[in-house]
Amino acid sequence: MSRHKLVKNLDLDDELDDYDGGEDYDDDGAGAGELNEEDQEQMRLGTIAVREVLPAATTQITDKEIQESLWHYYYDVEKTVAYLLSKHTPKQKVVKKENLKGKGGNVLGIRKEECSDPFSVKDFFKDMPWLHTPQDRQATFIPPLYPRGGLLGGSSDGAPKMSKLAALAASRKKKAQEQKTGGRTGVEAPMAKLTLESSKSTDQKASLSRGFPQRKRKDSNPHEKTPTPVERESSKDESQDIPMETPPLDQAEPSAFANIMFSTPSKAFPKPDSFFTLPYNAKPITNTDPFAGPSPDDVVMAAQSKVASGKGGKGPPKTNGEKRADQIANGVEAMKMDDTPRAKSKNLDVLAEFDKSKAKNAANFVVIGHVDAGKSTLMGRLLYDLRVVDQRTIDRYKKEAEKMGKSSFALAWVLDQGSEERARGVTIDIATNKFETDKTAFTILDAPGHRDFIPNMIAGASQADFAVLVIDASTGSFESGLKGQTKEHALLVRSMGVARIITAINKLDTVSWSQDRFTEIKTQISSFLTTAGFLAKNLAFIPCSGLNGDNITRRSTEPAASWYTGPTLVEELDNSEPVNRALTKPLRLTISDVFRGGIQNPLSISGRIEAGSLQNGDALLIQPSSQKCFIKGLEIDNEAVDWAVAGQNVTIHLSGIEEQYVKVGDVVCSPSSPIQNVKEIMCKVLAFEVLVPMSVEVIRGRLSVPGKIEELVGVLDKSSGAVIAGGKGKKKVRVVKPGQLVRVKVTLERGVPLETPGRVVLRSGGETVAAGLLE
Ligand SMILES: Nc1nc2c(ncn2[C@@H]2O[C@H](COP(=O)(O)OP(=O)(O)OP(=O)(O)O)[C@@H](O)[C@H]2O)c(=O)[nH]1
Repeated sequence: MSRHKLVKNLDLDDELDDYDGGEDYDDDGAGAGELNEEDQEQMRLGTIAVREVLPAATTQITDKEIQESLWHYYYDVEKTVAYLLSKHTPKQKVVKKENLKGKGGNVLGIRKEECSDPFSVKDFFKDMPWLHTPQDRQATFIPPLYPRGGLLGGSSDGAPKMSKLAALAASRKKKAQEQKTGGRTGVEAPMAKLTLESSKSTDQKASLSRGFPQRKRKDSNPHEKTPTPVERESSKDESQDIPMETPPLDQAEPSAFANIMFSTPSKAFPKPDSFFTLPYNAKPITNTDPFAGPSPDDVVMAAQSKVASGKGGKGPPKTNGEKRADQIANGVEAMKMDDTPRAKSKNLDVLAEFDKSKAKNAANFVVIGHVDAGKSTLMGRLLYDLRVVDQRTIDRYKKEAEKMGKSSFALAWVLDQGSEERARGVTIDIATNKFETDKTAFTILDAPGHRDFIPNMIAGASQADFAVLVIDASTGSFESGLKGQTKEHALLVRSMGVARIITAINKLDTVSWSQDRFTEIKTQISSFLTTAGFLAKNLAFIPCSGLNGDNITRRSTEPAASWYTGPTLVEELDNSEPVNRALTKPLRLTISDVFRGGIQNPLSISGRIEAGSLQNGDALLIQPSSQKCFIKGLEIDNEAVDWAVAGQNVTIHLSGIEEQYVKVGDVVCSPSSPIQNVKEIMCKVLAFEVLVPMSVEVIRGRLSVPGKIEELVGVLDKSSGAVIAGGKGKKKVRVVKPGQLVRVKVTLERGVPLETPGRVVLRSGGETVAAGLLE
């Protein structure tokens, strides 16, 4: 196989095994040691062809060098010769064009012995007509008599040609001005007359002379000294030499607009307020410098930044304008925090209350699997059989689904509520539903199976205690699902910390409840899951049919299914061990929804408390905006409560914060133990795809931020976690194979709230490339 075919049929795994970050051919003859027969033959013929073309004077070129060049240029004789000539030819010779193409000559058609520099642009274009204009026909450049210019693109250094009349007028005007201003010329004098505030500093005057008003920008250096009123006073004398006189007759008065813009008190020109008052302005316009203080934008920005930082560090002495901004900022802050009534805190001992409540074990599970495996139907059936959804609703869904020609989706509609989801027959976003058994209050997180919606699936998985993996047992579907999202989902949930997985081998009605099919699927899936890091004791397999309700809440009555005597899906769910709650850890809740515009509660959020507890009246901090707010009210399952603890899904009504500071994916914490915003993370991830330093999207629950894998710090042993490649003082890891465990350094485009032991997923180009733990 030729080298080119080799590239096409590259076996990535083998290549990666051999990869050492260096060159891909060895020292003795351009990889000759690795050449197959075809390549060897090409190399032999190429060497002969090159030798034929090379002139006799180039005997110093060795076969090895020729072969290296041939290898480099993929056996292109022309390029090889061109390269060798350029390398070995003395520079002073004349170049002559000759078509050597076809004979394996230089691509430029230049013969070796005459070539001074085969790639010299000068030589190459030497015989071109435009460089060979005879001396007698060559033009002489005569510069224009007057500088070009004028309205259409005149340069700043030359004035446009004036008519005689204009020149006369200009010279008269100049004379008159020189008399009045004691010799000032150009634009300075008229501008000086417009600058009636004579107390400007020299710099300010310079600025005004260019026609730009002085305005303090918000992003200017805060330590830059702003002229204080005292300084302005002291600079007054300096500018007193500017005459404040009636403008000469040939000069226009400054307009009212100019007066306002440049605050130009003119003796001859009345103050604007003396002749008009703007209807919307109760106070007439005064003639102070409109740019002396901060602009309204600056005031608002200053107020916001002050509120955002929540502190007023000591800086350079403040100008009056800045003090005014501060006052407004204080006002804004006071308004922000005080305008909404706060719920009174009952100062409860929440953990004691939780113990007293003897609340049922609460568990969230995510339903995963390839698209159309029957996830929504299965969960719809479960909710229907447990009477969480009533018969009327199901009948309505049936009718509506029939109208759309999708009658088989009626049960799936219990979860797929969106109109697009129903029209397309696919789940798009996580659907949350609840049901209870005697022991446990469950929350179902029905994840989309379609690969386009993996980020939503990740968001669901990040809140789950365990997973239900649904597999379509029908002929061909299991196999295609395995290549599709079945494995990807399973790997994702494992890397997100889910340790227990119940596999529902679904649609067994389509294969006549074949026990062999069940066993075949069970064997394959359990071997895959154990390699993915699930312990065998945390795996369970249920043969079922979501559509017919077999082995979901009741045992199957199908005679063909009598071989199965194990638990139903709900029984298996109930077997789950109570999940340990991080009750005593600092409060952490990732916002999964934001609700705006309620009359009583204009801003509410919901999410699962990952750690800690909270109660009405508590102060909260939202990251990354670093905004403080208060809990105005709490709800669990649409019922008002006084407190909530880790593991519970809660709705929080907020006060004292504007909605722009609260977004899905933000983290709610306590101001006393805040989560930090970080711009760089180190994480231990399992590679799903080939990893190199590359751009990635970092996802944690609903939080998503662009970033870059800066460094593949080291490859780790999967069982011991020991570094097996890379690391300090060792050769850098440049590429990581799928399936390898690797420590990576990732930089983020902006600061986001991430901390250990959080779990992250890295995606690139719509694919999940890695997932793992923050370190
Ligand atoms: N025969 C049979 N068909 C089923 C069964 N469960 C689901 N289906 C059908 O499979 C199709 C897909 O079902 P869904 O529940 O929408 O599948 P899904 O996995 O939720 O799909 P996504 O959420 O879009 O990934 C529908 O037509 C269902 O009626 C089953 O047990 N037996």
